Amino acid sequence: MVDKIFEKSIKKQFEFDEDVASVFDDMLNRSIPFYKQMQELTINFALNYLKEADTVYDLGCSTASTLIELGKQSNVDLNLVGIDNSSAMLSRASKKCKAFGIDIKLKNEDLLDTSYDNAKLVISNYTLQFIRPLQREKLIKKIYDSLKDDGIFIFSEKVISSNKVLNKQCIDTYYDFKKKQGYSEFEISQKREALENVLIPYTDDENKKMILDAGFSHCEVLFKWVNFATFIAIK
Ligand SMILES: C[S@@+](CC[C@H](N)C(=O)[O-])C[C@H]1O[C@@H](n2cnc3c(N)ncnc32)[C@H](O)[C@@H]1O
Ligand SMILES: O=C(O)C(=O)C[C@]1(C(=O)O)C=C[C@@H](O)C=C1
Repeated sequence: MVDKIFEKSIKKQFEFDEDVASVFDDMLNRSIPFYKQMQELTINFALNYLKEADTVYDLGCSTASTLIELGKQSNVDLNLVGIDNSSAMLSRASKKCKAFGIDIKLKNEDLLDTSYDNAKLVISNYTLQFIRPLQREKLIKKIYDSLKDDGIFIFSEKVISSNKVLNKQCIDTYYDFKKKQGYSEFEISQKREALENVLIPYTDDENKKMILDAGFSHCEVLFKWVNFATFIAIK
């Protein structure tokens, strides 16, 4: 279904409710530049590290499109676990898993409360940005602890620049991208307001620092388009 959520006047903050879930795949494809390519990279790099029976978590799995694609492309059997606290997203995820015949354990839990362990790989694309900063640092530590000694963490985030002029240019470039995807100025400004204080982006350096502070030995950017970046971290 086509994302028309912000065509009408919206008074509430952005949330992953039934309305958003019903158009979510279209929303992501039109709101995150190179979303499909970023997902492909996530999977390609994931496959470099995965062996038979490894456990993979997708934190904030939404409709499970990344885990389904990973399951389709893997030549070995994996223990795939998707965690999200939106029932609306998970009910779609569950239907998609059945339709594609991919076995994924879907857990309706808050990332901050649930525990994960023995993970070879943790993926979290465009989800950490929705976790409050203090909690975010704790969550990264928890992810670090949940990974095996040679574990990998791949995550993507909307990012900001610490240079104010460049930051404004990045935001303007992003809004031009959204207009080309068919969103009106009204929709763009409504969504910006709804996301205020809900989506809290860090700079590339802040993301890397948070990762290294948690104990990871290495972190770098795998892919970046203006204000959207994919990182890989090695335990
Ligand atoms: C932008 S979406 C993620 C997109 C998805 N990773 C993908 O690539 O298709 C963010 C997801 O994180 C989930 N989420 C946000 N905060 C959460 C929390 N505290 N616990 C569990 N899930 C959370 C939302 O319900 C939403 O489905
Ligand atoms: O539309 C925007 O302004 C966005 O920031 C895109 C974004 C994201 O980066 O997560 C915001 C909310 C939705 O989850 C989908 C995409």
